[in-house]
Amino acid sequence: MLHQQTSLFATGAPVLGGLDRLRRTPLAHGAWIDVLPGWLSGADDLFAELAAEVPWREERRQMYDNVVAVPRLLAHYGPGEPLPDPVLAEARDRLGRHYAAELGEPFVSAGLCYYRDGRDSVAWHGDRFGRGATHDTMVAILSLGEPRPLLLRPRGGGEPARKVPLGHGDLIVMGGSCQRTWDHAIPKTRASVGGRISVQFRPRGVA
Ligand SMILES: O=C(O)CCC(=O)C(=O)O
Ligand SMILES: [Fe+2]
Repeated sequence: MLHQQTSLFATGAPVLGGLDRLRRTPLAHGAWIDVLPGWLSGADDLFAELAAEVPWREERRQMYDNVVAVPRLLAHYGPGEPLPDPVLAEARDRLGRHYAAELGEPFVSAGLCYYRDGRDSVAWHGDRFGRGATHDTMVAILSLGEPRPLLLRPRGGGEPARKVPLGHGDLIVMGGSCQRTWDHAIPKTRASVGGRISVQFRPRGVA
């Protein structure tokens, strides 16, 4: 057994830890976040594999008269679509089991975002294209690669933004009313940072 584990680590197989160390922080208006640093370890090869092999595409958005490229690369895996690495399916399923009672449904989709350097970012938004606009739900994010902070602020103002540092292998789950009463963002940075890949697991109809 010990020998097997040693060789697993030697080949760089990623390993998910338990979810019992998740810590919840209640936010205003019925929102909360659960955070677990270092959920996935041994993920260096996984990061390299995802960066190289996922069919990344540029996000383009209509802004007034122009179509502009949103500065990050995306890939989306809908319900039933195989994920690019088995450990991501394991992560999704473990999260589903952990939150089964509270969420009442499984996580079924995975959105991947690749922030190539500090110029890539996502502006303030909530995941409100789907049911998150009207219902309490959860969005779970596994962060890989270079550390970048996730900022959160209440939509109605009245509170300073919160800054959650997300490093290699860290997990954050946004829950309760977070998508409709709070916004989140990954800000640009002038610091010279390498790539970061965010994997977001969502239930059916949340986008
Ligand atoms: O990069 C992240 O972890 C956040 C991504 C995000 O908020 C989104 O794609 O909706
Ligand atoms: Fe989001």
